[in-house]
Amino acid sequence: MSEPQLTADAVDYMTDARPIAEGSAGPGCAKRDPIVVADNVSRRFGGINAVDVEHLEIPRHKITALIGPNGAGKTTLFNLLTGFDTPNSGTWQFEGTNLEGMSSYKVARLGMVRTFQLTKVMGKLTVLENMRLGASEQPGEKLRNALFRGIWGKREKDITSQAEVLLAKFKLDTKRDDYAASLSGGQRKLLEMARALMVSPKLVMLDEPMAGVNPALTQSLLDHIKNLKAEGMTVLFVEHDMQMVRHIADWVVVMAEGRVVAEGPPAEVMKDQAVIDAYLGAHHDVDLGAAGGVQELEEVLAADVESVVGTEDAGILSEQSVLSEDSEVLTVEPPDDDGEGGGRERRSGRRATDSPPDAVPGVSRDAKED
Ligand SMILES: Nc1ncnc2c1ncn2[C@@H]1O[C@H](COP(=O)(O)OP(=O)(O)OP(=O)(O)O)[C@@H](O)[C@H]1O
Repeated sequence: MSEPQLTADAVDYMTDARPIAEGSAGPGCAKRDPIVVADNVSRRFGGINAVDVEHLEIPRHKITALIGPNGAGKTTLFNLLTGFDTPNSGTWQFEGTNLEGMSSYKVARLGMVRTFQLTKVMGKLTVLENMRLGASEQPGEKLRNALFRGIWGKREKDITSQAEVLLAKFKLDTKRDDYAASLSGGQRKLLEMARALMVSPKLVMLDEPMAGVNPALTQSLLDHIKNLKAEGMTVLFVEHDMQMVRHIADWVVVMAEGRVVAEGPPAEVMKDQAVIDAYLGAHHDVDLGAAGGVQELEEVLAADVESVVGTEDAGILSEQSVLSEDSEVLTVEPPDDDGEGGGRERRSGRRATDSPPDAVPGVSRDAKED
C-alpha cells in the first residue's frame, strides 16, 4: 500500500466551510451530509437510562467530538453503534445501511471502526501481528483462498506491507517485532489507531484517544486525528479535555444522562447553558467558550471543596488543572501483560501536593504512560 497523498479533494475536507447543519444547530439537528443517522436508540441498565438518544446525525468528513460528564452514556452509545452492545430500542444507519443486529466485525468491514477507552491491543502478540489482525480479509479465512496458495500468499504480502506503511506513519516501525505488552500507554493508543486503519475505514470512532497519553505523544496523536480527516475519513471521538475539543473538533455533540442535550460548533456549544449545567452544576457564571474561561473555571472549582468537576474523575479540565486538597483521585490499573486485563478502577484520597507527576487531571481514565 502506498502512502496516501493529499489530493485536491482531501484539501477541501480541511477547508470546507459549508455549514454542517442543514438548519440551525441544536440537539438532533439534521446535517447537510450525514454518515450515521440514529433514531430512538436506548439502552437501560437496571433502572438507569444509560442511552436515550432520540435522533442523532454524524456529519461526514468532519471531526465530531462527543462530550459529556462521566456516566453521560458516551461509551455505551459507541458500543451500541458499533455492535458491541445491543440496544433496548432503536435503529441506526451507516451510509444508508441499517446496522441493527449487525455484529461488530461486520460493522468494521463496512468501514466503521472504533478504538477503546482501555486499549485492546494483544500484549502477547507482536506489534506487526496486532496490525495483521486488523486486516479485513485474513488469508485462509475463505476456503477458496486456502485452496489457491497464490492468492493466499499475495494477500499475506499485501496485508504485511499495508501494516508496515501504517506502522511507519505512526512511528511504530522500529517496534514492529516487539511484543505489544512492551509498549507504553501512548504507543498502545497509536497502535490501536493504526490497527483500526487496516480496514481503510470511512468512519473512525475514538474513545478517549488522549487518556493516559504522555504529553510528548499528545501532539502526535492530535496530528494523526487531523490527518484522518485530511485523508477523507470521518472522525467521531469521545474526549474530556475541552482544550483538545476546541482545537480539533468541527462539531460537538453533548450528552448528559443518556440524552443529547446540545450540538453545534465548539465555541458555541461551550457557551450553551445546557452544557454548562451538565458540567458545572452550580457554576453557571463561567463561559467555557471564552478565552480564559477554562482557566477561570479551574480556579473556581479548585477553590470549591465540594466540587468533583475539578478533579480528574470528572475530567473536564486540562492537564494544567490544580487538584483541590483532599480531592479523590481515580486511577486505573494498567492492563495485564497480555494487554487485555487490568483497567480496574481504584479510588484513593490523595492530596494535590502528594500527586506523582503522572497523576495529572484528565489522564486518569486509562492506563498511565509507562
Ligand atoms: N455494563 C454496564 N452495566 C451496568 N451499568 C452500566 C454498564 N455500562 C455502563 N453503565 C452505566 O451506564 C451509564 C453510562 O455509562 P457510560 O460508560 O456509557 O458513560 P460515559 O459517558 O462513557 O462515561 P465516562 O466519561 O466516565 O466514560 C453510567 O451510569 C454507567 O454506570
